[in-house]
Amino acid sequence: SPGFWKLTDLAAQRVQIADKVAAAKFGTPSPIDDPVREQQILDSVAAKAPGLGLSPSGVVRFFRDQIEANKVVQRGLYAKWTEHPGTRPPERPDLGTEVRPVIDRLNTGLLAELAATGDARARRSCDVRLAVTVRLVDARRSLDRLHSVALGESVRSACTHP
Ligand SMILES: O=C(O)C(=O)C[C@]1(C(=O)O)C=C[C@@H](O)C=C1
Repeated sequence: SPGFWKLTDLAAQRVQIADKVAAAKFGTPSPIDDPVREQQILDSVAAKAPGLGLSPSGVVRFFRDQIEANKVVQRGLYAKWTEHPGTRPPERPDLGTEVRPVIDRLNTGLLAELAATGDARARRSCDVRLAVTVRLVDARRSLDRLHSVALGESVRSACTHP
């Protein structure tokens, strides 16, 4: 469904960049969970919501799921890298200068797509259309099981109909 493609593809990019987040933190004292950064993201998107015709609470719920999905991938990669040291990333990207700016850009895009799809997300057809789009994006991006599960979880509250 073309209507949900961009939203879903941005969510897929966001779970894929979790690889770089995990690579930046693995083997350092920085924990996967950064509640301060999370709150900054949630405050920022909540503040922008009304201007885009979106409810702050719905936007916060959506981004909580984005962040939780990102952590699912990070934890999965930590487990893999711990068990199979040969699969550890050779480089450690810098979180602040290389990774978070990309996440910021994805967050901005996701917010714009939430606004663009507001009507479609309120329809009863949303669940089916979104599920189909998730499968298509999943295939197009050749997501593995870990990222595929995370993508599904990341968009679980995107539909707003009762
Ligand atoms: O920026 C980080 O440190 C991340 O791990 C990414 C992210 C996110 O999805 O935005 C996920 C977990 C952290 O608690 C904070 C933010």
